[in-house]
Amino acid sequence: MTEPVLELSGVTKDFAGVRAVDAVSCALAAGEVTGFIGPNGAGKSTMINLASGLLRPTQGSIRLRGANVTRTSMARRARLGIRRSFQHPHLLAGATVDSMLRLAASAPRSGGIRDRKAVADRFGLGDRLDQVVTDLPYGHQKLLNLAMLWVGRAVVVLLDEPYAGVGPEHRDAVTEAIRTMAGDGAAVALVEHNLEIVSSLAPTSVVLDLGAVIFTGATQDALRDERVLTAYLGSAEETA
Ligand SMILES: Nc1ncnc2c1ncn2[C@@H]1O[C@H](COP(=O)(O)OP(=O)(O)OP(=O)(O)O)[C@@H](O)[C@H]1O
Repeated sequence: MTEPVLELSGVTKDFAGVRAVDAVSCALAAGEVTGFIGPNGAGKSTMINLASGLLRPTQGSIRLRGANVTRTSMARRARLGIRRSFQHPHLLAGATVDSMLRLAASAPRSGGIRDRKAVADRFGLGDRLDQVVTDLPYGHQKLLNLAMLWVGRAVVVLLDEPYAGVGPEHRDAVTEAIRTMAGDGAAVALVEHNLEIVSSLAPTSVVLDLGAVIFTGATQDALRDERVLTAYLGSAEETA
């Protein structure tokens, strides 16, 4: 891996009696998509919440290009270029695509902003700038969510199930958007249940089970790893 941009070291998160994330260490590199996979309840969303600053870890540290951001707020991390999407897009009712992009570009960012029209064109929204966001098909709302991350020049992009709820007609555009972000140098974390999608986008993956990392390495190898198969299916032998 090239020099990591974002590094989690021994990160643990406890919620009253539940260890959602258990001593996770992993790294994201510039220009690469890293898959985060694992069965339901494995800790993937909590990991994104910790990396983005929505939650603070119980233990462990998070570094952005070597600087400790473990206790840094989500707003400050966003200014530093750590941007995230949620499973459901956070859009303002009544706003247009262009006004949402303007809003996303207006917050102070260390890396400056991209041209809104150019971003909209790259994310399949070029002819929808004046459309009210709540009138958009859900797939376009998710694409707008990604475009809003990108217009502010994200350094790290944390994507929590960007394909969830997206119909087949918009899936290729989501894939293209993710490739664009990594191709332009972002370190991308992709939480996704569809393993075919993960293996097409992410050369390496981190597999979580019950909050702990059970595999880190080539995504193709993860799909053949006995511990991973057991975590998903209960018994590796069933898949033989
Ligand atoms: N705010 C919370 N309070 C208590 N427990 C929580 C909280 N958030 C998550 N958990 C628990 O932490 C564990 C990990 O949850 P998380 O949502 O991170 O998993 P996930 O891998 O994203 O699951 P899914 O694929 O179903 O979205 C689960 O047992 C969940 O119930």
